[in-house]
Amino acid sequence: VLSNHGKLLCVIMKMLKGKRVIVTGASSGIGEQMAYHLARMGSHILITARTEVKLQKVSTQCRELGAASIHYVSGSMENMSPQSCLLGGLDMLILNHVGSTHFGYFKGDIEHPRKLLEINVLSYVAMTVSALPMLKESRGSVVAVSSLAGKVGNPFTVPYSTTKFALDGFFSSLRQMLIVENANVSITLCVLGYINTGKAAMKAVSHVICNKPAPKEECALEIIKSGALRQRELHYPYISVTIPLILRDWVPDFLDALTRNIMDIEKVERT
Ligand SMILES: NC(=O)C1=CN([C@@H]2O[C@H](COP(=O)(O)OP(=O)(O)OC[C@H]3O[C@@H](n4cnc5c(N)ncnc54)[C@H](OP(=O)(O)O)[C@@H]3O)[C@@H](O)[C@H]2O)C=CC1
Ligand SMILES: C[C@H](CCC(=O)NCC(=O)O)[C@H]1CC[C@H]2[C@@H]3C(=O)C[C@@H]4C[C@H](O)CC[C@]4(C)[C@H]3CC[C@]12C
Repeated sequence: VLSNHGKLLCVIMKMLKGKRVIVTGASSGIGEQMAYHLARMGSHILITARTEVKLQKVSTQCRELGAASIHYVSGSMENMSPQSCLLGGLDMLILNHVGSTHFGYFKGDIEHPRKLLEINVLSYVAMTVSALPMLKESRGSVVAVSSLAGKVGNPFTVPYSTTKFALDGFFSSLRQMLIVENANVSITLCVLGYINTGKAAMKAVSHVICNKPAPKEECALEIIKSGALRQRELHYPYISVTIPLILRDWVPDFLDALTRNIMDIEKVERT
């Protein structure tokens, strides 16, 4: 007898079987896991990233897991032509890639936020604009992967937060524009907390952030589910994302104090 969770998963799998899905930033981390979930669901998948050898390995694994088809486009999103990814129709666009950033105080290097805006924001806008005609035809979905850092300021992720806040501005406004246009395309903004991707960069911050990171596999599945169910936002992990959002709006001074407690600031200053 299936649990309600199991029944929902079956429904999601049927919704995505045979669907055409693009996942950006899928050579590692959360994006890689999303590709594997979609493969198990029997989707037609296109994945992007810069590192071709990693994309080839993920593609092989997706084929073995049951993808209806799998293709990849390698290259940096700073200068990727969206058209190279958009062939033959689209049902879901999952924008997930992210540029490297430093976890620490912002010291005024303006070139870093400039580059990060290109990678984390303007390429999301360009991909969305190019995909919209196909998504309007298929009544599809756009899923933008963001962060708690894109809803609540953080002292150690200033450039990164700048880009994630921008995603909220663009996709929340685009959602309203599509509603006014009666265009049946859903926009899902995924607000994520700390996720365990096992990368060196994540380990570099683990000694500073007090809470335990959530599993990338579950995170990836929740992102896919939120897009398939056409949710406006996903908050994952639910508690560690929703509580700071409530505090931000109702008790901002307490949130400031909390930030001091959930991050070992002295340790950051030494990184
Ligand atoms: N991990 C976490 O704790 C959290 C993550 N998130 C968000 O989740 C998403 C995925 O993060 P995560 O899995 O941790 O990241 P990873 O660093 O593990 O993966 C990032 C992906 O983006 C690709 N990428 C990086 N730079 C570029 C570029 N210039 N052009 C094209 N592709 C690029 C990488 O591949 P390649 O290097 O081969 O190009 C890789 O596939 C991001 O949007 C991130 O902001 C949000 C909150 C918390
Ligand atoms: C420091 C991480 C980025 C490392 C990086 O550049 N990786 C790419 C590479 O190495 O090539 C940050 C990536 C995600 C951040 C976390 C996040 O977004 C959720 C929380 C937001 C909150 O405001 C601060 C704590 C976070 C856990 C935040 C910490 C920094 C990242 C792990």
